Amino acid sequence: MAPSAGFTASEVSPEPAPDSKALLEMVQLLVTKGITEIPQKFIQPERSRATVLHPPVETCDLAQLHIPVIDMTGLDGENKDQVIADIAKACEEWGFFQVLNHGVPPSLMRDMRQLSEEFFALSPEEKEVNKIKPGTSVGYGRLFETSTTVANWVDRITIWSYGEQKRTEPCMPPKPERFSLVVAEYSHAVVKLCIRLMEILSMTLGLEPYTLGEHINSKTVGLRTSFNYYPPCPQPELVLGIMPHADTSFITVLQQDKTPGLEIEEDGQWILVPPIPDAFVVNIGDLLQIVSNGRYKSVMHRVLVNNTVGRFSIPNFFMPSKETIIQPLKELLSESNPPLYRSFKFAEYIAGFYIKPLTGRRLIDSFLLDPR
Ligand SMILES: O=C(O)CCC(=O)C(=O)O
Ligand SMILES: [Fe+2]
Repeated sequence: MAPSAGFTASEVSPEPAPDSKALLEMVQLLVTKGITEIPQKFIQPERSRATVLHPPVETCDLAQLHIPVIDMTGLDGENKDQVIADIAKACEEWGFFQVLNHGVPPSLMRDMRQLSEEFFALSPEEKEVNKIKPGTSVGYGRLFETSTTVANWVDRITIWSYGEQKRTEPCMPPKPERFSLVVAEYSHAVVKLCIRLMEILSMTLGLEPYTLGEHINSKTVGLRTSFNYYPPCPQPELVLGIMPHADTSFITVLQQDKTPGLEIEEDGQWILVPPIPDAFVVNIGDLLQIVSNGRYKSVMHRVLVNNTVGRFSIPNFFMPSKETIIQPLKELLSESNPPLYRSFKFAEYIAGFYIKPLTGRRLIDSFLLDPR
């Protein structure tokens, strides 16, 4: 199992930062060389491969959707209670839902998508200006991988787009020139959405709207934004874009493009999260699973690729500061619902990746009070 993808990789990469040889193996470069057979290190063992690949462009039939779609305008109308109940159900049963009319302007989302394309169209030298530096948690390069894991078919740049770490280690690429301006506008809008979702999620738990925001201290939160690019793959059935993982965030707000690829695990089955224009995919991260004392699930997900169309996605990981204490909300605990997880500083969670990065066990389970 791969480490989870929120803070994770760059913040806590258990291996030294990638060297120039690793950068030569960026997927995009392999594809440009016109390879027809993929290098061994990308080949998944048979048991991990997908049995069904999605056609590169899927028309999304809303009636067929499994994962709930929430129109957030409903939160301002007379159906508010029903919408809140729908979100609660989505968090309990799926750990994933999609939101429409979420307040982030579609034109800004399109600008970010365009920015990704422009970044990945730069020459290797221009992209490498921002390669991950030893001891830092952000930049361009291969993440989530050690010499013993199978490599993911994805290229990625991760930045701090909001909060204290944006000021101390922003890692904004100098090109495209408008990068930091667009990211600043987008991250403000996404953080605003996350803070609103905190209020809504507090209500779905039967609590006062400010409860979750207070617990993770909204004033010190940060946002990590990744730009993922999954180039077309000559042998898509042998690889994964990203291996199964759960996110270390509080919540993740993901912008995917029109090419399907994201799947979530439900009762041992992999279920597609179909692309919906202008929607965000919201998923519960490990930290909210802990804070909700296991009521809301941080669900495993993975990404498939195809052989004709590149896929871009932009996950935004909503994070507390390293000093924030994470623990099950006391308001939710009772004799019949005792705490499942111990209390810890978020910094300790991150450090877990350095100690036993790839034991095959989920990091979240090591914070159980009664480990199974
Ligand atoms: O590309 C996607 O749709 C999902 C990416 C993801 O799960 C991650 O970066 O953590
Ligand atoms: Fe993820």
